[in-house]
Amino acid sequence: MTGETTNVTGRTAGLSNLVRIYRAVSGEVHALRGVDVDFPSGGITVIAGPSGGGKSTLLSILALRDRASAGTVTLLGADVTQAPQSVLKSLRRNSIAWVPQRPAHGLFPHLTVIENLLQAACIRGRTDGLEPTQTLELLGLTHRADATPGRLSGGEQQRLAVAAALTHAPALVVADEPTAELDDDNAERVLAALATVAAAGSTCVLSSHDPRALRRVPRVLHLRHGVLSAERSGSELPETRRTEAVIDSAGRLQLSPEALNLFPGRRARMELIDGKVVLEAPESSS
Ligand SMILES: Nc1ncnc2c1ncn2[C@@H]1O[C@H](COP(=O)(O)OP(=O)(O)OP(=O)(O)O)[C@@H](O)[C@H]1O
Repeated sequence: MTGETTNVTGRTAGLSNLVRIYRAVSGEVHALRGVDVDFPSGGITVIAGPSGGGKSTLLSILALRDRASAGTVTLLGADVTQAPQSVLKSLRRNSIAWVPQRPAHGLFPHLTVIENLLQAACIRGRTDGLEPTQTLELLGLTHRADATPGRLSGGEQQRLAVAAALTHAPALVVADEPTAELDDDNAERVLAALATVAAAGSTCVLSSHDPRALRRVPRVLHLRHGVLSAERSGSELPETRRTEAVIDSAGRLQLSPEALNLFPGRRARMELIDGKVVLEAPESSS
């Protein structure tokens, strides 16, 4: 690892009073409403929270792919909020690994898996990250080394995107839902790979509502309606309680009194995620 991954402040990146307002046809969307957070060097942070809470927006600004409407972004000890595009481009190339939500977007479709890794390192002119073969092993992709991304499953593409991010010892790894498409074994591989690069000095920030990531990563921050709530460690997360509920032929589900208390307005927003149904109170009634 290079000395770049640490700096005198002991933090790789920081966001201060960060605001992001999107201008949409229907009006303004306040996606981030004054977020303050530091990302210590060599740490892993999960940004959790409901859909639409602002996770992707925060990660995009942190990875210097989008600019804030107000507030300050600090990277490697420098204020980069107003940095010119050329500086941002250079930082993105040399210091940041970005793992997008749709991993195919960051891969070279005409190159094989191993060539993708070599190319990722070559573009950055860096060979101080993990060896490509080591990275493939870490992420369980050795047997797919000669396949092109189009021949990989969604989960394999996701792991390849993480592998490509790890080949050049970046100061900052920013990953949007990196375990979303993965079964338990492969989610564990990705989380273990991120832990390995963090142990070697890279700072990892990922968004997730995946309980597997929330349980494994010690630092979890919750982002809801663009506001970061109190920090909790993964081990402090409440136990997931499973109970059986009956669904009648019309699709009606009877909740326990305890669960019903979470829906004071008696309306719920429903999400289907990876074959699971998540119910939460809509914003107006929470
Ligand atoms: N380009 C855009 N233009 C207008 N509104 C946007 C844009 N991108 C995001 N938003 C809005 O900003 C808010 C935050 O969105 P964001 O994608 O950051 O949330 P998220 O927590 O990542 O959600 P998910 O978990 O569903 O990906 C949402 O209300 C979203 O509709």
